[in-house]
Amino acid sequence: MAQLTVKNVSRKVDGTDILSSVTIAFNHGVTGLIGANGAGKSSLLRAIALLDPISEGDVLIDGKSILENPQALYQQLGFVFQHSPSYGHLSVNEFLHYIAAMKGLTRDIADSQITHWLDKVNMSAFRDRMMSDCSGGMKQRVGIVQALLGNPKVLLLDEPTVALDHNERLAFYSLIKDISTSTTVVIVSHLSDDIEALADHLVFLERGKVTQIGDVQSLRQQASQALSDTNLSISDVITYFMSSVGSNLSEEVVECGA
Ligand SMILES: Nc1ncnc2c1ncn2[C@@H]1O[C@H](COP(=O)(O)OP(=O)(O)OP(=O)(O)O)[C@@H](O)[C@H]1O
Repeated sequence: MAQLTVKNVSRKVDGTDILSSVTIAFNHGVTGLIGANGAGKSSLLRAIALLDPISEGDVLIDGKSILENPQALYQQLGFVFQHSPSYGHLSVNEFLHYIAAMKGLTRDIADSQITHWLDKVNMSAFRDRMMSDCSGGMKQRVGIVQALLGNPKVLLLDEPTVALDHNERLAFYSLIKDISTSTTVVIVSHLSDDIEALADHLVFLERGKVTQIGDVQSLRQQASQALSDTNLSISDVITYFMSSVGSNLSEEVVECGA
């Protein structure tokens, strides 16, 4: 299992702090990034993937800085974006081969992985369909497949289920749970169902800073004690930590899933 470490990462745009000294060690399982609109969740995922420049800090996979070897990043990291890929002039198959080539996969390996993952997301029948003719949900499933090509060590998911119908969402949960036994997964989602189904750990962000961090079970216990209610849903737990002031973090306590 890969260790993803975000170390003192800050991002400033036009003098405004979008991320402030964010330090998190993601060790295993699925971590949900939680925060209000504009808290910096997508910015953090984009910083990890080097899609946006960071002002300070470093991101390490298994102790190696990705800033020092950005090329290796593309083979180690998969990203499911909030907005599904367009590439309307390519078929699903052509688009996925294009991504596989960028990740350095040989044609044969790409072919077998594309077959495998398209089957897992119920898209085998649409392999030759033009991307422009795919529905939003189909494009999102293709977006999931492109992220999984090359069997990344780290998988970043930004609102990955918004266009999925009920059954596809359940299939997605099962797929990600399987993958998370060998892959470090970070998910941003406003849907508490996604967090309930997938997250083992939660990280709360507020105005670009980490305010709370912990495994779901202990955060639920903490909220239950504070609210004297033993039947809290994940949505209640999220509401509690998003509205409670202060932080459970000492300067250095930032391990997630240790
Ligand atoms: N390139 C940019 N230039 C200026 N401001 C930016 C840029 N990218 C992000 N921001 C700002 O940084 C803050 C965090 O944005 P971000 O999209 O990361 O939040 P988020 O937590 O993902 O929000 P949401 O839940 O609405 O998707 C916001 O105030 C946003 O306006």
